Amino acid sequence: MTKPLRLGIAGLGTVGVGVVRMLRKNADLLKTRTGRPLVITAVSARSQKDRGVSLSDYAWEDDPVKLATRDDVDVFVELMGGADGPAKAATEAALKAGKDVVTANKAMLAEHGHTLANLAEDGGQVLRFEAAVAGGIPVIKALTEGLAGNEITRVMGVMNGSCNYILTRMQSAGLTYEEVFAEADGLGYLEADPQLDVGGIDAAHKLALLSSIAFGTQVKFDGVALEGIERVSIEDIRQAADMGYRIKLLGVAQMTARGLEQSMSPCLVPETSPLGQLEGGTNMVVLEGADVGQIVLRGAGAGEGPTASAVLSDIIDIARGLRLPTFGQPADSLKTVPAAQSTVPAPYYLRLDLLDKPGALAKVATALGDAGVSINRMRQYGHEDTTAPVLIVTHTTTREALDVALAGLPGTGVVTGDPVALRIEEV
Ligand SMILES: NC(=O)C1=CN([C@@H]2O[C@H](COP(=O)(O)OP(=O)(O)OC[C@H]3O[C@@H](n4cnc5c(N)ncnc54)[C@H](O)[C@@H]3O)[C@@H](O)[C@H]2O)C=CC1
Ligand SMILES: N[C@@H](CC=O)C(=O)O
Ligand code: NA
Repeated sequence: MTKPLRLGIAGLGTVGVGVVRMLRKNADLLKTRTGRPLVITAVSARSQKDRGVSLSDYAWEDDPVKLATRDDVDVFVELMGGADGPAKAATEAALKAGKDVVTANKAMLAEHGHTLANLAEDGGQVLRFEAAVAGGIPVIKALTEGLAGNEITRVMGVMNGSCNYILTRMQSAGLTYEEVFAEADGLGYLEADPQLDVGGIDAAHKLALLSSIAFGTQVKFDGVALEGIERVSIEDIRQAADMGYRIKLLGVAQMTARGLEQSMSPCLVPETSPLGQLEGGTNMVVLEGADVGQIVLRGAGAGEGPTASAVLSDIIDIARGLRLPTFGQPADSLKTVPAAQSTVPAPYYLRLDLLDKPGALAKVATALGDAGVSINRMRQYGHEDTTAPVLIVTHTTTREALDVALAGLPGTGVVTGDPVALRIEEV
């Protein structure tokens, strides 16, 4: 029997505890599949509170950096979270000390992935992150291994379980945002800072990581055109449903002659499409390759079991001796490309609050028309004191033209507040 692979785990929250449980539960199976025992030697967390799993067999370290550099640790498993701070310090320390690293930390990789991948590869270490994108769905493996022979043309999907849970539960159970938010928290879906979820940032981190592998580019998180779900109201969800659509926080990335287009924003998708039917904390990633065509991956994107499953898949690769570069090709071969705004034309859903006075609708129609945005449907559907909400669906237009139209609305003198503008994706 080959010698054991010794693991040091920092972070014993939802994911860390899940990894400990799975390693214990599946110890025999893992040994058979990898040909060597996978053993935890040391752990670290903020406190030594009871986590419902016995940790007495493992050494305890208060300091994750110390854990990461222990002589009896071969693989440092980073499950603390946070783009900087102890997660980054301990990951760097581990790589410098010659340890391989497995992490679920998309925030850290979206900000520092290129530097960390270079650090790992310069020293002959591996840095793997299957759990960081779409939790239990093996999407990193799909891109770096299964589809490695293809030119990837587009990456798309719903990559934040909390947002999908919130949007679908609000609709199906008629619950308020606050009630559903508390449920998502109870299921272990939310980030320590939930603004990362509802602000779309977490999903944008994931999209940026997928883009890097798909298009051979350095991770460019600040190139993602980003919008969260905070402004999506139950009213928008109902209006979209009336028209046969669902609202999803949708990511799309593609490479064009103008640069890398990445967007993460709430969009309307047909309710009968695979994306439209995606319920709860489930994720869906759609990968398009020039030769393979379209691949659709669907599964749990968050939670203890699914995320731990992905962490284990990386540990297993290391135990088996599979040493792939972090982003599917050597880090020093990843290109830098400019970020570009999508020019793909699409119809848009607009909701505006309009002063309820004669000629108001005509003024809005003129402002949109002046920007070259043509109206397909328009309806005033309610009343609140002196204002009334108005729903507009445009004909196909570009984001650029729409932005000009939106900028012209305050000048009409009849629009109050900021309009909601959502792209309609006929996926
Ligand atoms: N919860 C989920 O479903 C998913 C989480 N992730 C990622 O996995 C990572 C962990 O997430 P969760 O387990 O949900 O977080 P959590 O908040 O439940 O647990 C974090 C753990 O890290 C420990 N920790 C934090 N700072 C520390 C420090 N300075 N020193 C030592 N320990 C420290 C905490 O004590 C806690 O045990 C994050 O990067 C997250 O983005 C990725 C996919 C899914
Ligand atoms: N907060 C994230 C957890 C997984 O990455 C989500 O809700 O998807
Ligand atoms: Na994954």
